[in-house]
Amino acid sequence: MLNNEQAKNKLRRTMMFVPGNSPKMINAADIYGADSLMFDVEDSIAVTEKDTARNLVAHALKFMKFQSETVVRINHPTQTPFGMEDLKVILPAKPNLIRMPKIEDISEIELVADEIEKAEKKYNWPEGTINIIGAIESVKGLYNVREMCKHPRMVAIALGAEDFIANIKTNRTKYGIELYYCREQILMAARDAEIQALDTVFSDIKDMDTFKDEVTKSRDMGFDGKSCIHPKQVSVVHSIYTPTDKQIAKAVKVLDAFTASLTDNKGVLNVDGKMIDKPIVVRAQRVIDQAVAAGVNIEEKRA
Ligand SMILES: CC(=O)SCCNC(=O)CCNC(=O)[C@H](O)C(C)(C)COP(=O)(O)OP(=O)(O)OC[C@H]1O[C@@H](n2cnc3c(N)ncnc32)[C@H](O)[C@@H]1OP(=O)(O)O
Ligand SMILES: O=C([O-])CC(=O)C(=O)O
Ligand SMILES: [Mg+2]
Repeated sequence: MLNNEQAKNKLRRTMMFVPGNSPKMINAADIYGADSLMFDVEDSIAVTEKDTARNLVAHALKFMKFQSETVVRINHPTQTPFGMEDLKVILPAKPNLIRMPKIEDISEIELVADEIEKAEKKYNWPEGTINIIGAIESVKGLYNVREMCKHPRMVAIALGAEDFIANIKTNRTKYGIELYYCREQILMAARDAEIQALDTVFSDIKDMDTFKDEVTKSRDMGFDGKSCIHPKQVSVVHSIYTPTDKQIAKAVKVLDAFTASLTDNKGVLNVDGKMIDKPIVVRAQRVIDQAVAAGVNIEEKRA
């Protein structure tokens, strides 16, 4: 179990959606190695299947052991008649995170956080056992994103692009211009609140080239990971999010030079003809942190 601070820093390169009414997909989901599994009882589930899905997901959480972090995407707690019932059934099964779709106002987060707090008290779980990841899927949500990210239960914020694009009355393009402002705003709000930012799903599972391009762009923008809908997307995201040997070797060199310079009280260094100062050192450390989190043995790369 992670406390809230650890939960904000957990590796979340991939969060794979798993439809909550599919015993077959739920059973197999853990073998694909996603950092987080997101069992969905929201938009992939028909209204007539909501009861079945939430009970199936709760049962799986109680009786199966998952290596991946467990997340449940509930229905909206006030805009639908299902969200509060989802919490009633899902919280006792102790997922790591509740994914709140279509968040628009801090009061929605407070409502769900209160239910989580009640469950933690009822079952004598430590505070911070269950945390929240919200998804921005409308302009109203985007305009309130900064405040919502700062709620203490929030450990990550995601973009839900399909709904967002419907809300701004346009279409999804390969080059992503329609999402540029929204992605930037979400990312800045996440960084300001010191929580993680996850990019949205890419729905065309056949078009792996555009998928790779989109993942590379969102990584370069600064996102911490990507929501996925299919197992074959998971390994692609992991490899794009794992620093290359060359990047690791460079980061090690920078950090070693920096450590050596501390004894000389030097602020600025020269490594291979390039100026190295504090921000470069911070970025080198992030490369190493990402590599270590992804399971890379840094000592082997140094040798
Ligand atoms: C806009 C939004 O809200 S997006 C979020 C909601 N959407 C979802 O949750 C959809 C999640 N994804 C899926 O349901 C599926 O991937 C689909 C329906 C898109 C495609 O499914 P399939 O046609 O079965 O794909 P495919 O045949 O390539 O699957 C290969 C294997 O991976 C499994 N698989 C596919 N997707 C998933 C998944 N998301 N989770 C677990 N297993 C999966 C299949 O069961 C199949 O297993 P098998 O080889 O043992 O039979
Ligand atoms: O959160 C996601 O990436 C999927 C989703 O609901 C959307 O795009 O509307
Ligand atoms: Mg959506």
